Amino acid sequence: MSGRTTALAPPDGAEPPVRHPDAPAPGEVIGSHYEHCFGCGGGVPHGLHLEARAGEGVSVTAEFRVKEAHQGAPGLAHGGVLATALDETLGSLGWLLRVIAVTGRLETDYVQPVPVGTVLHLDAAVHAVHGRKIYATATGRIGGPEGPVAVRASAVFIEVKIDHFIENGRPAEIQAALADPDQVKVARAFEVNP
Ligand SMILES: CCCCCCCCCCCCCCCC(=O)SCCNC(=O)CCNC(=O)[C@H](O)C(C)(C)COP(=O)(O)OP(=O)(O)OC[C@H]1O[C@@H](n2cnc3c(N)ncnc32)[C@H](O)[C@@H]1OP(=O)(O)O
Repeated sequence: MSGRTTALAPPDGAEPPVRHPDAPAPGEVIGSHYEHCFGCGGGVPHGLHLEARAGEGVSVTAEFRVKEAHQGAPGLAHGGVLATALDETLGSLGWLLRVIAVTGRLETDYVQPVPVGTVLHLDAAVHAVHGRKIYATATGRIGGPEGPVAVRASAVFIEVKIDHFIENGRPAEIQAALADPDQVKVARAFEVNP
């Protein structure tokens, strides 16, 4: 038994993902999608500051150094923080498809405890797309990119339009984001079919 729910398995008729022609080249750093994002933003002191790089096909790699502020048990990373690292890495796959997508479902397996000070080596890939649904998995390893698996996740992301944020976000932050040319540039880069 795999332990996966059917909702995480691509349905019949799902297609392989297609890397967008304007996707960042393999090895290229994928910038933060929002300065104040807890996962990737540079403006969040206790954030994860996760920096993802484009991989081959529709895949990415990323690194996250676990800090004191990320503890759950003494000296160990909080499981929710590790889920965030997986979620953020999965979220950056949107840059390769050039779509804006949000997490619909995220299932996380915790395989080994992750001590403070550890660098978590993450990789993620999209396996299938069905309509607005994007099926992807991610893995976090310790001791190096080929080290033992500490955490892994399966996810379904759902494609949304920019209106998703404009209609649901707190007005103060939305207005500030819309007034920031760099933020608008990021949003436009994703929205290929506005
Ligand atoms: C100005 C500002 C610019 C900003 C520019 C920044 C852009 C870059 C931002 C990137 C950010 C990334 C950051 C990290 C990733 C997060 O952490 S994202 C944050 C966490 N996620 C959320 O907040 C999402 C909350 N949920 C929702 O808003 C809604 O439930 C959703 C996911 C949009 C779906 O609602 P909906 O659009 O009404 O979808 P709906 O029509 O019901 O369903 C569509 C399909 O999806 C399936 N589906 C829906 N929900 C689920 C689910 N939970 N599980 C499985 N399948 C589902 C449905 O079954 C349906 O399938 P089909 O019938 O087509 O086969």
